[in-house]
Amino acid sequence: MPDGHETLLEIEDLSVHYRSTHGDVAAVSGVNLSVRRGEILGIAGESGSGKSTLAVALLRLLRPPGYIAGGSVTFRPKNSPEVDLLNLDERRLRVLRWRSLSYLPQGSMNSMNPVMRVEGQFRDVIEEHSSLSRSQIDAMIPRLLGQVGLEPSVARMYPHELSGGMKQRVLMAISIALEPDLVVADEPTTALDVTIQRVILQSLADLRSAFGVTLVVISHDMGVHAQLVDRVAVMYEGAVVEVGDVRQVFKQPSHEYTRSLIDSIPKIGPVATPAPVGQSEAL
Ligand SMILES: Nc1ncnc2c1ncn2[C@@H]1O[C@H](COP(=O)(O)OP(=O)(O)OP(=O)(O)O)[C@@H](O)[C@H]1O
Repeated sequence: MPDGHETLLEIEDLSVHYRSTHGDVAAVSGVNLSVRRGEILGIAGESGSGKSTLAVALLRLLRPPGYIAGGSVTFRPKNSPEVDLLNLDERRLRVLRWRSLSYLPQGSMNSMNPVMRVEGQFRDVIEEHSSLSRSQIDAMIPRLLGQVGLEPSVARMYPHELSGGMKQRVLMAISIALEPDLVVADEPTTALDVTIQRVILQSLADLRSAFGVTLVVISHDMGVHAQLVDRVAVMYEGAVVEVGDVRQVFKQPSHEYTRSLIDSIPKIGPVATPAPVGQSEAL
């Protein structure tokens, strides 16, 4: 790469529309965006700006009435040739899911199977997408839980015994179980209280340091981006209006809309932007 960064995912001229009785609505319009291997890229923008539509489209999880109106998404997983995700057949896509591409949808905490212990939820995903044996999987679970700051005993618990923050951390541990190249997390801290949000952000930062996983983190909250990401892309009415190093974007936003998002972060005392989460902050 000319700029010294390896591109893991390249979104080119991506447009996504929703069909409606009043005509088609453009939710994503001509988006160009690269995700560099090993980085944490934030996608910011207010509700309705197209963040989730962009995520589900590039992960090939878009459902009708949504459809891809144009563009390409080139993905370069480790140890395999590059693919255009938008043209990949279902069989090859299935091979990539969890092993190369993981997704934590918005509100996923509420979609855990309520009658299955945490260990069962790990087994379900890992057995389906790898050739690991039951005993190999069971041996992995305590280590994966530890990676997100949870005790091994959590494996025997049911979702109703976990707090929202613990559920989110279990899902994060499952998402990296097969060491994917890319994890896309949609609003991973929304609906959690502020102290728990910081724990989740710390766990995400730790996953990147421990596994070198590339993260795309979608959040309407610029405070999340200030604390976690390396670069941030700002979406407005379906378009990416600005992308850059997060410190630079906060210091000198080039778009008025970005400035209004930054100004909407609640300020406590004289501190204008939250401090980044550390590598191994005590929680
Ligand atoms: N199933 C759907 N049918 C029709 N229009 C949709 C559908 N889903 C989303 N949209 C429209 O697409 C646009 C982008 O929505 P999207 O959910 O991607 O935004 P967002 O930035 O992720 O917001 P939020 O965080 O609130 O989900 C909005 O105008 C929305 O109304």
